Amino acid sequence: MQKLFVEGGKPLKGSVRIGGAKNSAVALLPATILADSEVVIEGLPDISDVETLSALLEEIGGKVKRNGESVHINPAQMTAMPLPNGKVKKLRASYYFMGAMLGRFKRAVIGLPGGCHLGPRPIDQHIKGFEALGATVTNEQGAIYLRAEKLVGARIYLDVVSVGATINIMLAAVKAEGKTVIENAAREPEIIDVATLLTSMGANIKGAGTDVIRIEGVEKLSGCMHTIIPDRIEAGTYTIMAAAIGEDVLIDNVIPQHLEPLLAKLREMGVEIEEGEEQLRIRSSSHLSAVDIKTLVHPGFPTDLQQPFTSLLTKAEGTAIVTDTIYSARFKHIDELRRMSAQIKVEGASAIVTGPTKLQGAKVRASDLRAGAALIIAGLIADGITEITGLEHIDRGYECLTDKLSNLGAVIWREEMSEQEIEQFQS
Ligand SMILES: CC(=O)N[C@H]1[C@@H](OP(=O)(O)OP(=O)(O)OC[C@H]2O[C@@H](n3ccc(=O)[nH]c3=O)[C@H](O)[C@@H]2O)O[C@H](CO)[C@@H](O)[C@@H]1O
Ligand SMILES: C=C(OP(=O)(O)O)C(=O)O
Repeated sequence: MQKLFVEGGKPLKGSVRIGGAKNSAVALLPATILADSEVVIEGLPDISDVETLSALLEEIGGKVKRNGESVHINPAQMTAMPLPNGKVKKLRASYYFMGAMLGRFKRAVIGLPGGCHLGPRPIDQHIKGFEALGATVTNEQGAIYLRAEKLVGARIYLDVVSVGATINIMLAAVKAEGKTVIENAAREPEIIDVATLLTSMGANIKGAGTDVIRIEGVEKLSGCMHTIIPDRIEAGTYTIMAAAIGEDVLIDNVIPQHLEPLLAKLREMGVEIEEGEEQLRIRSSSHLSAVDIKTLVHPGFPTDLQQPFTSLLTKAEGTAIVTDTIYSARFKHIDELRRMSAQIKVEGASAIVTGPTKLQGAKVRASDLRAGAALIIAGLIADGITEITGLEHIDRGYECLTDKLSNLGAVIWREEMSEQEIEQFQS
């Protein structure tokens, strides 16, 4: 087990290349279950969520071969092997095995998913969708059992806009008989990416990226080649780092339109941003103004960037209100930022940040993936050295983070934890 050290105050300069989108990757891999021959996905990020999902695909009989950024998955020999325990509990996205296995085998047993603890993460809308398509769904001792004689297309209205439910229902519906309509669907770029893969496999999907998705079921889905979209949250994280302490940073392999709500807020704060076709150039400003943010469903400000953005706000002049309407308890990073001298209080679903404050390096713990990103940003701007534990969360979603930041001029390194430290960490 390792910990991370960041020595603050070193300006970032140079360029950083963004990897494939984690939140696409974690759905694309389970989607391959639906094909009858090899699927090749190009550009998958080198993160532990991808490793875990690849291992789960192997557990059910898939052949997975990784050649650098390209992953070959042969699903031909997969079976409806029950996955009630084990790796499925390590991440949230294992729930996509429900939709994909139900779509292919008409049955699945999947343990309730893990993932970041952001408050309750119900899956009632996923289940509502599976049931509408004809499945019987039961929860038996912490695992979800799904069975169907056959799946028949249906009209499904989502009571809450959910990325996970939208994708899971698409996965279950692409091979159902007849037409499925998902209303009040989520519109995230990752949903379009999954629909693009499924379409290349032979599915008939219209409207992905809007709030009504229409799917005409097909009998057979085949192998294909797909290139994943760049990770807008990784890109957003480096953009915020550059806004916090960047002399001149080029973010490469990004779709700037995916980051509009973030870029608009950064410009309001006084950050200089140039947008290219696939690049962003960021220069920080010595004076940043406080701005309020409210996370919303896409295309609003993404909840995944709320935590990193909060660290930046400690540098801004004035009072900022950060409200998370998607996960109202996504504030575990705040106590840790306070340890670093940030002036932040949490009231209900909002954090109120008063700045500017000169952060001080401290020993802190990442409670979840984006909390980890928030603490690294805090460490980059703080005086002295920040020591961060809980790297297993960060490694779920940021590839080669220390290398990428070192290349930009940050002083950042990892060290093994002693046995005593591991004991303390786990107690
Ligand atoms: C809309 C939104 O911003 N979604 C984000 C959310 O997706 P994630 O897939 O985690 O969450 P969903 O989009 O599925 O859920 C959005 C909201 O709906 C609720 N919900 C969801 C499913 C369900 O069956 N019942 C239910 O009540 C959730 O608790 C949450 O409050 O976190 C991901 C990882 O952090 C981000 O990549 C997504 O962009
Ligand atoms: C919370 C996240 O991941 P997950 O939903 O996979 O836990 C995230 O990507 O910010």
